[in-house]
Amino acid sequence: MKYILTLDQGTTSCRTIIYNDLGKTIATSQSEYTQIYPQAGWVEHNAVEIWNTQLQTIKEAVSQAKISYTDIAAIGITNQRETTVVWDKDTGQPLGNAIVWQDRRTADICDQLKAEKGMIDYVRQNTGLVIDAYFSATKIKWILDHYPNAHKKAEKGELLFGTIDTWLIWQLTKGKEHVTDYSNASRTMLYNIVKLDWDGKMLDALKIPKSMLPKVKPSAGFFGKTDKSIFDGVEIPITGVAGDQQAALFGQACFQEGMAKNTYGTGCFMLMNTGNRLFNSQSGLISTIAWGIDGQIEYALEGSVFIAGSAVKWLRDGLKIIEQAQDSEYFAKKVKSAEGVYVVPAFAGLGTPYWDMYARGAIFGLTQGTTKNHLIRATLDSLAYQTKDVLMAMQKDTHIQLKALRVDGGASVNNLLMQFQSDILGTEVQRPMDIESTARGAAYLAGIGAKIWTKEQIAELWDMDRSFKPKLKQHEVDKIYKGWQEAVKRSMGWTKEV
Ligand SMILES: Nc1ncnc2c1ncn2[C@@H]1O[C@H](COP(=O)(O)OP(=O)(O)O)[C@@H](O)[C@H]1O
Ligand SMILES: O=P(O)(O)OC[C@H](O)CO
Repeated sequence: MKYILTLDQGTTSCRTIIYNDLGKTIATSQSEYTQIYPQAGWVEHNAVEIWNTQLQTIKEAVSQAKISYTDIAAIGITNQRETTVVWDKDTGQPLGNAIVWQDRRTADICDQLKAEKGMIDYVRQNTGLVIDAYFSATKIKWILDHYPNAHKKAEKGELLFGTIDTWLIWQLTKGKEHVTDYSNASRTMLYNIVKLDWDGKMLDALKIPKSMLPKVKPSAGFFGKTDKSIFDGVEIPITGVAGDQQAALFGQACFQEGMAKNTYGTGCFMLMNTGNRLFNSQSGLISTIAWGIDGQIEYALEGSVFIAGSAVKWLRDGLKIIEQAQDSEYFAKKVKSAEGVYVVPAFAGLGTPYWDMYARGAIFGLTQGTTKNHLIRATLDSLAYQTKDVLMAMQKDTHIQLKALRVDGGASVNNLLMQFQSDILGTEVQRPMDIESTARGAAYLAGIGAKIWTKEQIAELWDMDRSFKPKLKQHEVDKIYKGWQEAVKRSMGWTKEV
């Protein structure tokens, strides 16, 4: 039997999952790592800690699976996207902490870019994105602007940039490979998703030398092999790489145009496969490369919600009104509804469809009768409302009426949330047996890259756990959703005004 080892490097934890060649999960290991918040709106990770934590989960998973490194046919990597690491090519040392996708420190660089004539349209048409601090480009600029001699060193080819996939491959190959895949490259705001090359105009605008950037490869194929010193002398090929949301789309077998998935993790990310069509969204969605396989690129339309499961984490760690994330369902069930309370978790601004870097979190509709249960319920509701905002934008752009939404990610186990999601969307919500679609997608890509599976075989492996059908009446949905829209409006622009 052949095994595929998958690294899922998420925003809050590192995971390693091992699959056999029938697609069955054999072992899972997960470990959280440090979230660094140096000041309001800043979010950092220590890239060295990420690598060490990831490596520890690999070793744990292999020992749990009772296999040896020689049994592993291929490695797949999937990762939190956009998070930016810049390191010294010779020493391998990062210049400083990685700047995480949620970090808002480059809002002013974005404003300057937006002010350049024609730039907003240029960015949308060529990178598929909107100008926002979310993406890697302005984070790289910030690093080059703030570390001593960084611009000079970068121009001399002494510095390298990578998203986390690139950083992990660099570590696994002991500095032999500086590579990424199409899906990750398309999140940098530096990659031209039409011409399939780094975009000279964007690099010039931000003064980023091309020599810092990794080589871009198809998502399934050979990325390099692990250095002998890491896994007891065994060299394992890395044959699949994709950003976590694109990997989840793949893991959910959304292979046909118009199929969509929504992942409820730290954030919420809905992606719709648009095949070879590249949408120029007028509704605040972004276009991105879903994957590139066998010389063929497929695109996706994406709605990115920055805070979803992490709002539940805030109930646990910030407010301390629940002990574990799953308690949220227990307390939320104690009330019929949020009874007019709305939590807008704009802790890191708002993404799709609002793109407001200055919005901040707010709670509306409090009365003397409001209890912690209402707050918890309203927080869960906010995941569903944000998803509706995204789906409405998607339907406006594509005129595609979804038959069903496939869901996955940590918070998708919450049945109350999934039922409310279906109610508020008026659409069936389908949860697969395995909600780890992200890791599964990376395993599938690695399996294709290692010629273990075909896409057709993968589509047959998708298996449903539970389907949620809408129960709430339309007029009730309209009423409560109107309240949400009003609440969002009032939380926008907050840090600009106050
Ligand atoms: N039962 C639950 N109800 C609501 N949220 C949950 C539940 N279980 C986990 N979560 C949330 O899901 C997130 C973890 O999901 P995961 O897919 O592991 O995220 P990521 O890959 O972004 O690290 C956490 O933010 C957590 O608060
Ligand atoms: O770490 P996750 O799973 O919340 O995903 C983060 C996204 O990739 C950010 O774009």
